[in-house]
Amino acid sequence: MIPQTPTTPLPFSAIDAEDIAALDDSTAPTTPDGSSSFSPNLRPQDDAGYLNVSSLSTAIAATAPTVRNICCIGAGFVGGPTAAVIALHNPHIRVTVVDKDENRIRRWNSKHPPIYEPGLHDILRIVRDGSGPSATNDELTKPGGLDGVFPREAVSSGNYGEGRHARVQTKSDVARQPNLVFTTDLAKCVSEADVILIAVNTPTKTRGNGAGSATDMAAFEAVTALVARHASPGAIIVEKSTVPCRTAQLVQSMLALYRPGVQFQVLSNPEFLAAGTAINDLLHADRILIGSSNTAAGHKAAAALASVYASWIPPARIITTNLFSSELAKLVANSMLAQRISSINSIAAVCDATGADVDEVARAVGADPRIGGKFLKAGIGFGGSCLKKDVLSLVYLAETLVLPEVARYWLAVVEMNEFARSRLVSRVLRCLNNTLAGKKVTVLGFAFKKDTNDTRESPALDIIRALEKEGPDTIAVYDPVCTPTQMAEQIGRFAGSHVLRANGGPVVVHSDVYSACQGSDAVLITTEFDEFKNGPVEADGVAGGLEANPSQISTSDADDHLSSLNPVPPCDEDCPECQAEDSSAVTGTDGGVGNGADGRDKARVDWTRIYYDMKQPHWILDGRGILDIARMEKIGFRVESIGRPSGQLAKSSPPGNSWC
Ligand SMILES: NC(=O)c1ccc[n+]([C@@H]2O[C@H](COP(=O)([O-])OP(=O)(O)OC[C@H]3O[C@@H](n4cnc5c(N)ncnc54)[C@H](O)[C@@H]3O)[C@@H](O)[C@H]2O)c1
Ligand SMILES: O=c1ccn([C@@H]2O[C@H](COP(=O)(O)OP(=O)(O)O[C@H]3O[C@H](CO)[C@@H](O)[C@H](O)[C@H]3O)[C@@H](O)[C@H]2O)c(=O)[nH]1
Repeated sequence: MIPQTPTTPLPFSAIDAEDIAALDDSTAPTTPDGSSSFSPNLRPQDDAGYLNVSSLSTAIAATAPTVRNICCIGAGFVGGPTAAVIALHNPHIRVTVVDKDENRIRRWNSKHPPIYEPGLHDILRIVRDGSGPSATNDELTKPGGLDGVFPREAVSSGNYGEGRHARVQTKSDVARQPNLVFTTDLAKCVSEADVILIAVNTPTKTRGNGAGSATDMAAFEAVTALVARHASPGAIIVEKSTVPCRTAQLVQSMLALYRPGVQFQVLSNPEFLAAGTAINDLLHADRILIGSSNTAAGHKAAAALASVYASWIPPARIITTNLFSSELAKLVANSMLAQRISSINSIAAVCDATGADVDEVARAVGADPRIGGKFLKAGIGFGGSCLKKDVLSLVYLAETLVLPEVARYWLAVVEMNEFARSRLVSRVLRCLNNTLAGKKVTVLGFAFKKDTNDTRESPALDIIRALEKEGPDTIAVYDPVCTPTQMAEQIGRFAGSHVLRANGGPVVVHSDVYSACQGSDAVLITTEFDEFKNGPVEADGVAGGLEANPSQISTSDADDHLSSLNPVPPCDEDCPECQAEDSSAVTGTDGGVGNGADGRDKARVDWTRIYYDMKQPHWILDGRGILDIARMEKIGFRVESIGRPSGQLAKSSPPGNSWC
């Protein structure tokens, strides 16, 4: 896929030094020698006058009291969890999350939050609903209770120390007031805020100039205009969304247009959380990146924002840079993560053709500390709303800067990812004699990665689409977190509603893994959920290089455990989520409402049971490399796994006869 060559440059790329000089210097970038020019190089934080750790601490001490009210625009995967954790650690700050989507806001205000993240439910309960004074802290500090991080005393005071190392078991006599609010009233929320976080979606453009690679700034621009209209003078406006390098200039220009003469500060504070580990990533962030203008006012604004994070993040982990370095660093971070995955997937293809084992290669290569072992798990490639779009944004940036070699280099990362996805379907066809007619294929895993219900750019969707074209009798889909309703809606939207069984198509979504696999000719693993593994339990999340999820926060019976919390607001009688829970008849499903609860049962599937209910010769295609192949073969399965040579087809084919 080659993105369209832009006919006009990025809005922010053609601005020359004169334009920059004309800008309010609160957003003009400054090079180390102090001259203004386009210089998106990430510099050491204490170089060129940026805040070093000790001056940051001093600045924080001087400015911290000023932040009393934060408005976060965008109640999505980033806005909701980020606001919840900020509120948790800053009980003195009122945090309001605003979104134009009334349905999302209604759900955030109910017992059915619109996103699933381990640990989110309990934090939400504390900050949104508040707690009474009387309960002991035992349940909060027991292993599995809110990650063992929060003593009751801390929950009341907001003083959590430095994460998991600061634990005191106490009994509290102080009530915790709610300080997180969800609303659709943007004007009010913005006008009352000292700090405004913009966390709206910035997807890839789908049409017009730059379609397929440029960032679609429509939502960000619309929100910026509203912020410019309603923000109080002196407010700090923060780019939380991932945006193209030099977006801060756009923000500043809009502020100048709508509110001439009024002083605002613009900061870049990109988010690095990953889906499925969002709460852990926020609680134990390895870095907080804050880009500001290199002026006294810019530094003061950066220190004010840093003070919010310093409630739980050690100052040494707060990195300050210029605005454009911060914006660019986010794109580069995601591009380099994607690059690692594509690199190892290219090697998986070589392994298939040679008989080498990609996990062994990854382990050997990753043992070099200069390379490291993370993000080297081969499989069907990266999904999700971020990696692909951010690589493409970098590609577009390079094109607009007339750097075609750079653009081609990064584009290859996305092309390799598409190759990785397509290989699994080719392998299914090889196993099933190149025809799916009259057959049932089961897809295990619909989310783009484990422990999330986020399905954006999910490899499973592409695979379902490709399988459907082969005319199978049935494509059964199961996910431990996504509900059947959600899966049917997504599949209908992206593959066409005709593919659903209710409309005569082959796709049936299941809430039960065993019914999904019953009578199947081939079972495909498309998401790396621990539930699907069969190796030693202690290896979950570590074997093969995928990151462990240390935020395995068991929240079963959370309301009982967190017994002093105020009650959850009751749902309206016509609450659609309550109705869905009560109903077992969901169009296009086998019934049930899925598994999306925070306290889900993470028991592993019983592969022996699946074996006896499947059709011979019991094909399993492991697209995520999570199965212990020898154990599966002992049960009797025939296993194929990308880049791992123990599969049946490999045994019967000479090296060099690659799968696809
Ligand atoms: N999802 C992640 O894991 C992740 C991680 C780091 C950074 N990011 C970046 O953060 C940003 C947000 O991502 P997300 O996944 O939370 O997106 P999302 O789609 O889940 O949420 C965005 C929200 O913004 C709202 N919105 C859009 N226009 C609005 C308007 N005019 N007024 C009010 N609300 C509006 C939408 O209704 C939606 O609820 C993106 O730039 C993304 O690249 C995402
Ligand atoms: O070794 C690996 C690691 C991941 N994946 C896949 O890659 C995708 C992305 O995984 P991950 O990066 O963990 O999740 P995201 O939520 O997309 O998080 C990325 O994108 C976010 C949004 O910008 C950033 O904030 C995070 O730092 C960055 O990791 C998923 O489909 C994974 O299954 C692999 O195939 N192999």
